[in-house]
Amino acid sequence: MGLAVSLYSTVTFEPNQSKLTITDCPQRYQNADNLIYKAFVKACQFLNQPVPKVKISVDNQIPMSRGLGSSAFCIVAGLKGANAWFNEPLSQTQLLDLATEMEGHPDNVSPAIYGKLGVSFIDSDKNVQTVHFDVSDKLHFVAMIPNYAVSTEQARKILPTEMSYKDAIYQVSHAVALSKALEDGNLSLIKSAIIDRMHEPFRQQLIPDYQKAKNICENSHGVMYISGSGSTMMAITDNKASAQEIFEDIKKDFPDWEVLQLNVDNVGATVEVTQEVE
Ligand SMILES: Nc1ncnc2c1ncn2[C@@H]1O[C@H](COP(=O)(O)OP(=O)(O)OP(=O)(O)O)[C@@H](O)[C@H]1O
Ligand SMILES: N[C@@H](CCO)C(=O)O
Repeated sequence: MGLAVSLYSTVTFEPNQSKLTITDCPQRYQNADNLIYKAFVKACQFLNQPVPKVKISVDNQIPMSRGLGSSAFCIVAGLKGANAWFNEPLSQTQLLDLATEMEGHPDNVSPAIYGKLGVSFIDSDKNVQTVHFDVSDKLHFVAMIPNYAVSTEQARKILPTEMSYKDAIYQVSHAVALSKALEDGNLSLIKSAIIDRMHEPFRQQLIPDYQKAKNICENSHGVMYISGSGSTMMAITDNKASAQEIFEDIKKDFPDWEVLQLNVDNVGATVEVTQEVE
């Protein structure tokens, strides 16, 4: 499951004199290994088109390795950039397939492409299946982004390799009920359905401030979950005043954290063409 929230980065693709120029991102990503460029190249190759000389500028608002899908953003941006360059030959489904192949799973790339709450899986024919839920606009989200990263690799390693039948039943029923609770904006159902046995009990060890942040959210009648593989924790409330209270309390106790009040995005990544490529 993945939820698209209103946190946006913008990538600009322009014709260039030399093979590749990348600006406005850390020096170590200003080369052909940049994930946005790799996705751009992947789409060109899929379309049997020569890779154009391109200048890529990044206005990045999505912090890296914080569980907010920064790698999914890069992949979707690169694929959609190339698709726009060649006048949109790829369907959303083809974009999803290519993005899933690059990210390794559809959880984050589906909401990045389609917006909303996406529930996705890879079926027995290796096709990506994804369905979407409209999330109630009664719900408010507060992203609490620690000033430390959690590597996805480490967050995967800390998980057990097996789960009991009892926990699997618990988890499946809770996940399905959670989708409906988010659609209905039913906070009391969200509170019980979101209690997870699959990753939070293990991954919270990697986030030293997990319990303190959770207490702050619960004191203001909110509920909290670990976003992606962490370190970001996301609060959900059903009123603006609670969201504001959580925002202020987290800011007070963790002045070095980035705290953002967000909504659900219902649209996914968008493209604006400002210059036709000849
Ligand atoms: N602005 C960027 N420019 C270039 N590469 C980036 C950028 N943002 C993210 N990346 C790439 O994505 C990687 C981070 O992916 P990772 O899966 O560790 O974190 P995440 O996607 O933020 O977290 P999660 O998958 O839990 O939501 C970076 O190591 C880098 O390769
Ligand atoms: N769903 C993934 C997100 C990280 O990409 C995980 O929790 O491992």
